[in-house]
Amino acid sequence: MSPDTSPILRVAGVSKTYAETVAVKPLSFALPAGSVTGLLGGNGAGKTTTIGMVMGLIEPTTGTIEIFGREFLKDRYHALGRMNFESPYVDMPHRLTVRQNLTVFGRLYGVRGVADKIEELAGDLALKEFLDRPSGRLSAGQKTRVALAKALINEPELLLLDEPTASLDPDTADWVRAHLEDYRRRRNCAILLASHNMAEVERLCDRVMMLKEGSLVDDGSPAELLARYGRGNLEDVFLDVARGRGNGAAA
Ligand SMILES: Nc1ncnc2c1ncn2[C@@H]1O[C@H](COP(=O)(O)OP(=O)(O)OP(=O)(O)O)[C@@H](O)[C@H]1O
Repeated sequence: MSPDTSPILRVAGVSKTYAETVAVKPLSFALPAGSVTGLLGGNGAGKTTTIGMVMGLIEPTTGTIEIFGREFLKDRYHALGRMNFESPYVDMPHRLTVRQNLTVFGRLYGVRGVADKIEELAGDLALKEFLDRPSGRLSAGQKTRVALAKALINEPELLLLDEPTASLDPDTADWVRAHLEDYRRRRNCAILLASHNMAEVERLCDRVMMLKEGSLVDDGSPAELLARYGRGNLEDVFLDVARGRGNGAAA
């Protein structure tokens, strides 16, 4: 039997218009298993809205989203247990301890052996010292690590990450990136990652989609984008795109 090469996620003509704002213009892309795709763009480019639509939190104005081969908005339950997300904008109940919060999420996702899974994640992500502390009494960096544990609790095959290393110090951020790389390899997971951190995108992503004011203005591997714009790093490519200069598709 030939291996299944159908994409984990297929987004076709998806757009979002709020009352007066076009947040995302019709956007199409697909994520194969084991791929890491970065969403890059300045403030207000439409990254969070795109991730919100794939998560099922924001209803698209047009288009279809297919996850694991089925239309997501018509049949969410087929996909929800096999996907997860991390966003610094989603907080956990403050009075529950980290362990209690992770237990609730583990049960929501139908994880078997939740207590053991939490111990394993606490070891992997260095949460042990504050596992029994109320979640409201954590530093920003500790919260980010707990959010990552929550995102991995059901061993998702599709992982949506919105600024996964925001508020982490460079050492912890590096360590989280290594963890994500390792997880992707082990699970052959597809990852969609929105980030402002160019070094992170360059390191983790095999494909980068550049958004500007809701439009996809360029798309390629980090190496292709560097060559296209004649730049040595993605930060300079980002600035070229943001300022409408250079040799890219948007220029
Ligand atoms: N609930 C909303 N109602 C109206 N407009 C919204 C809403 N959410 C987002 N927008 C608008 O949609 C556009 C895209 O916002 P979005 O949050 O997706 O951008 P982003 O690329 O994630 O930006 P940032 O890097 O600043 O987080 C912006 O112009 C924003 O003001």
